[in-house]
Amino acid sequence: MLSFEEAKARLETAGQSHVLQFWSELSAEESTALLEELSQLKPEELLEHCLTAVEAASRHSSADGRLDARMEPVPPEFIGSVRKSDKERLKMWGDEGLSQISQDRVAVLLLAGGQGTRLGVPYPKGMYNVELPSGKTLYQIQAERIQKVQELANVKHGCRCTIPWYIMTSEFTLGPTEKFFRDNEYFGLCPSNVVMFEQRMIPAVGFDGKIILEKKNKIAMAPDGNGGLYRALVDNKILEDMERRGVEYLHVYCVDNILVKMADPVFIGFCVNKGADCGAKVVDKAYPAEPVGVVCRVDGLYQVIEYSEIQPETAELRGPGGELLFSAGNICNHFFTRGFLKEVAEKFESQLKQHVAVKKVPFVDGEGNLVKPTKPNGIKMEKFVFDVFQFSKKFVAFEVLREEEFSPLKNADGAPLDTPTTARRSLLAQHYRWALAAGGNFLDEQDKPIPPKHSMAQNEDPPAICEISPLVSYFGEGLEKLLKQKNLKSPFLLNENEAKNLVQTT
Ligand SMILES: CC(=O)N[C@H]1[C@@H](OP(=O)(O)OP(=O)(O)OC[C@H]2O[C@@H](n3ccc(=O)[nH]c3=O)[C@H](O)[C@@H]2O)O[C@H](CO)[C@@H](O)[C@@H]1O
Repeated sequence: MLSFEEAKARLETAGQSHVLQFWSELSAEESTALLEELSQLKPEELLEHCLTAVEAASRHSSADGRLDARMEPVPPEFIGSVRKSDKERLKMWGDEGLSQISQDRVAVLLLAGGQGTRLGVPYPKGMYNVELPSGKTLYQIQAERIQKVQELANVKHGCRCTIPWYIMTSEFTLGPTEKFFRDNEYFGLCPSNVVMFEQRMIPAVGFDGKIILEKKNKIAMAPDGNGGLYRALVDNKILEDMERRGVEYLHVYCVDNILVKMADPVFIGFCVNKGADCGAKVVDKAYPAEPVGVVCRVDGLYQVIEYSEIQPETAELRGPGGELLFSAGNICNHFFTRGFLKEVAEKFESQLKQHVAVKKVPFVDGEGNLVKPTKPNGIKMEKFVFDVFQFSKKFVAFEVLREEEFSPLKNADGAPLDTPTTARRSLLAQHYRWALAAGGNFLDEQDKPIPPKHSMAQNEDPPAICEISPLVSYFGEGLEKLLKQKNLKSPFLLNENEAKNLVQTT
């Protein structure tokens, strides 16, 4: 840890002496905490960070940095599609994916370092319970999908394979996430195959280039964006861990999509089959202002233009048939080969763009009073996970069906979209469709048949409640033998025990 004199000298070099303005008022414990925090920051990097932040923020508010004029859609031949592919092709990709999984060559990596401010809960988003009949949290659903897809590969290939689960956390999320997994016995996974690691935090900067103090002895720090992944992979020797385990392919995803298909064999198989080093799942954008990034090309290179950085006029552009021109909505599900990640970590990480977010950052004023600003006062800098696409030698996009694969939890209930209610509804609607397709008949509480409904509006609840445990079915497979011509009383919860009962009554 630094001494006071060393900290003072460092801060002077970086033009940040104000950080010690309350030093004489701090207790021994508080001053130690501040020195510990300052020990993590290198003076040259700090100076550069503050200068870059101010410069990037002024560029951000002008039109200079915009890429809209140089954007072009991804050519159709570079987009694989679930919708446009026949069953045989999808099966071929799925088989390829399962074969890779069976050889322990596939891992998943969860980006879980975000603060989930929009959802407004004080704990990590993965711990959120959207009030499914089972009461499962997002983390539990994800863990069970990993188990199931491992089992599918084991049964098909007669093996005992493992899909390691890497979880990138931040200072905000590591402690509670670790505890949650321990308390829940890793949801049945082997703890040695769940690897948590931490991304870096960086200071928030005021418009005057000074880092912001959120307490008398604490700098306002925020995670360095989900593109902090690439530095975190190096800091925590994750690529070495992957190599040791023989992992070649990685499925990277964000925490809040209740429909995420963990290590999706079809997506993995598609990317492997195309010889891709980098890939992204996309859905057709629902409406121009939908808050999803768009996968496109800029100067011939693949890129995602984030929803916060595209101009509304560009988002609204339409093709000859009236369809959105930039329709490839990013759902934050990416494929990378380990080789590609190694190259990025070694050669390209420092070239990743710094994105600017101008935010309201609570701070202490000159008298030491905590102030909650009413208008933005601070610059947060973030790297984005998809900014490495431009370095790919073979990039592919894979279009999937929204109703099967994308329903993110971003906002608290009360907001029109992407809430606990919409997430729960999407999952229950999917499971209802699976049960109908498997030949099940739903009954209400008085044992009266509920007429089946084969198509539903997006904001419509299914007529019967049906939840299927991922431990029973990963993507609707294997349900016919359990549900065909069975009367299922709503609410119907198909867990492993219920599945055993159903097998016995067949
Ligand atoms: C930068 C990015 O990927 N943006 C995508 C993200 O937007 P969106 O704005 O929703 O991104 P979030 O802020 O929710 O972050 C996405 C994921 O990254 C994680 N995270 C975030 C910040 C951080 O420092 N560390 C970290 O691990 C979050 O925990 C989350 O799992 O999801 C949308 C789909 O739902 C996509 O259309 C957006 O293009």
